[in-house]
Formats: sequence, structure tokens, C-alpha cells
Amino acid sequence: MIEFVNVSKVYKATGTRALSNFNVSIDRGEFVFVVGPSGAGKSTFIKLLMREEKPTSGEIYVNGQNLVRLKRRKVPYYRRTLGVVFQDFRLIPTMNVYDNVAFALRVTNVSAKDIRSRVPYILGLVGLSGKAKSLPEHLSGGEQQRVALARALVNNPPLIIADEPTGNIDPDLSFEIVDLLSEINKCGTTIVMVTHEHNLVSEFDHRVITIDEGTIISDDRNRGYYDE
Ligand SMILES: Nc1ncnc2c1ncn2[C@@H]1O[C@H](COP(=O)(O)OP(=O)(O)OP(=O)(O)O)[C@@H](O)[C@H]1O
Repeated sequence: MIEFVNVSKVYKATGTRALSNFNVSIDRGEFVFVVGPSGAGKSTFIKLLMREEKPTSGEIYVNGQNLVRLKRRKVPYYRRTLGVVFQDFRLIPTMNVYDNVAFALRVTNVSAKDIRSRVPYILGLVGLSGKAKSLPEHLSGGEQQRVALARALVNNPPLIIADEPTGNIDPDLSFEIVDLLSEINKCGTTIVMVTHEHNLVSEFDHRVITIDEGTIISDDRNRGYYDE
């Protein structure tokens, strides 16, 4: 599903080498934590996956597409195949929970009938059926992140990318979010999650890729924790 072959990324403006000869292969249906110290290259890895950045050299394949050769006009279509969750939720503040989730479907020509059935189903899945009419500012951090997750899931993407999704919420709620992601993963969705929280990582039995100074320094396919 995801293949990085000898990928290097140098940011031109500063000459910073963020990734060097980076090779990784992630299969369909895997749950992968990506950990490592600040500045290691985790966000760069995510930006390359989302095709926000292009590598300086190497090849990247996601869902059978070569991201290096992907034409600029095709990038928005590629992004629609991804479900993305960020640390800062990125909800639309003027829209209620229902509309924040429905919006992700409305921009992709899904019929009104399908939206009416799909949005309540997804809100139920993340435990927010009772909050459909609430505005984001009236929700807790954990609830806002569940709305963001619902929005990422509603298009049924084969891949979810979560960049520090628990960075702004309490430890108990962080566990719940990863638990929810794990349930989604059991249904076949591939999950790539960047995190700083090694306590959280050690609670779950998922593959752990540790990046440092732009390269993978360990890849624990069974279970893992890392020391910073
Ligand atoms: N747009 C950019 N222009 C120049 N240098 C950048 C840019 N983005 C990141 N870098 C540099 O690339 C390196 C890797 O950064 P990256 O953001 O990928 O690390 P990270 O592991 O996500 O860190 P953190 O955990 O602090 O978010 C760092 O040295 C950073 O300063």
C-alpha cells in the first residue's frame, strides 16, 4: 500500500536534509506508529505521503500511484483517497458536528440521500450521535478529535494518516482515540499515526517505526516502545 524507495528530502530554502535514503514498506491493513524525537523527519514523511511535498530523490508509491509522477491537477483526487487527522482538529468553527462531517461528502458529489444515511452512521461509530447539532467550540478536545476522525472516515478511505492526533487531548481520551483507530483498523483500514507519546504506543500491539535524523533506526513489527 505504501512504498518509499531510497527517498531523500532536502528543503531547498535552508538546505536541511530531513530524510535520507528512507526505505519503508507498509502493507494494506497494517497499523503503524511513527515515533522519534523532534526534528527527526516525521512530519516530512507525512507531507510526502500526502503529496504536500515531493522528494528530492527516490520513489513513493501509495495505493498503486507513483506520487513523484502524479500530475499537479490529479493531486486533489489523490488526497480524497486519504483520511487525514491533525493535532489541531481543523474543524470548521461555524458548522455544527453534522455539517463538518457532511461537508467532506458534499465536496465529492455524494448524493443527498447517501449523506443522510452515512453521516449519522459515522457519528454513531465515533460515539457522537447526541452531539450532531453542537458547534465545535461547545465540545471537549476529545470530542472535537472524534469529529475530525468521523470526517476522515466518512469517505471510507483505505488509508488514514494521523499526525499527532492526541497531541491536544488528555491521556485518557488519547487512549480512546487510538482504541477507536484500532477498531477501524480491524475492519481493514490502513493506519499511519505519528506520535510523541511512547506510553500510548506501548499500550497497543502495533508496528512501531522509529525515525531519527531522517532515517529509520528501528522497525518493530511486533510490539515496541522507544526511549527518547
Ligand atoms: N518547510 C521546511 N523548510 C525547511 N526546513 C524544514 C521544513 N520543514 C521541516 N524542516 C526541517 O526538516 C527537519 C525535519 O523536520 P520535521 O518537521 O519533518 O520533523 P518532525 O520529526 O516532524 O519534528 P516534530 O516532532 O518537532 O514535529 C528539521 O530539521 C526541520 O527543521
